Amino acid sequence: MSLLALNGVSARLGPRPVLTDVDLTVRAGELVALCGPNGAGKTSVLRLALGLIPTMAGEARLGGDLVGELGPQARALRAAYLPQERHIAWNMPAIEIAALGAPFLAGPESLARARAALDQVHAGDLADRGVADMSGGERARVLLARALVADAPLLLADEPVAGLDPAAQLLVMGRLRSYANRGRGVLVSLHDLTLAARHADRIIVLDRGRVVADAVPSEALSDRVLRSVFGIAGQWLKSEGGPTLSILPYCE
Ligand SMILES: Nc1ncnc2c1ncn2[C@@H]1O[C@H](COP(=O)(O)OP(=O)(O)OP(=O)(O)O)[C@@H](O)[C@H]1O
Repeated sequence: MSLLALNGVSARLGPRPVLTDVDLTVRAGELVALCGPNGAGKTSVLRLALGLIPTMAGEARLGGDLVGELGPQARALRAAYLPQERHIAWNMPAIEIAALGAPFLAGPESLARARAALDQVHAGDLADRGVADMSGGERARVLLARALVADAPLLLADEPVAGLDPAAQLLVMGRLRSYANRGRGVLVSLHDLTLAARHADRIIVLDRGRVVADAVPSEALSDRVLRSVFGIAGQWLKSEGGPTLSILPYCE
């Protein structure tokens, strides 16, 4: 059974169609990257998967059930969400923010899990600091910890590496990889195609609300897709860790 399945899904935001006939699945053990230019519909896919945007056609299933028929708590138990927006209204200590990921656990247990998750993203030393007094990258790691604390079968992460330094980007991708390796599923939107190519089992490419590729990285990011969707050229290089994508400027 898929942790997430969108079948022929279309959606609108206001007057604008944002997704058209989207098919997509995420299974246990998979790290799937969602790539596409600005405005392609990546955030809309993640929000629709959580029932935050209604489907106009097709169906969205979370853990086998129609998402629209699940209450908020049932959705939260099936999927954790790391939104692109990193605003936190209250200046609470990082450990308390991270613990919010597991409101269903007793206080000491959720704090213990929060501490472990902060350690996992190398933010243990930030545990007692207010999140408003942190850099953007530090806060991003605290919010990732909050999503990891939920330990849901599926993790939906929207641009989790934006604004992070290179080592932190690799750390975050490594954590997402481990999460999937523990039999969970991860759907992560990424602009960095090289990172997506290196870490994802599959890449789904969206263009103007439609899926134009869904395959292993070297097939999904073909010359044609790189040029026609992203307006760039790339070269797949052989390396010890498998094929590596090198992005080149594309001149017509
Ligand atoms: N609240 C809204 N009302 C109307 N249209 C919206 C709204 N939010 C987003 N859109 C439009 O929906 C389309 C898809 O947006 P979405 O945020 O899903 O794209 P994205 O691929 O995540 O983009 P980015 O890479 O820039 O974050 C865009 O054309 C955008 O202008």
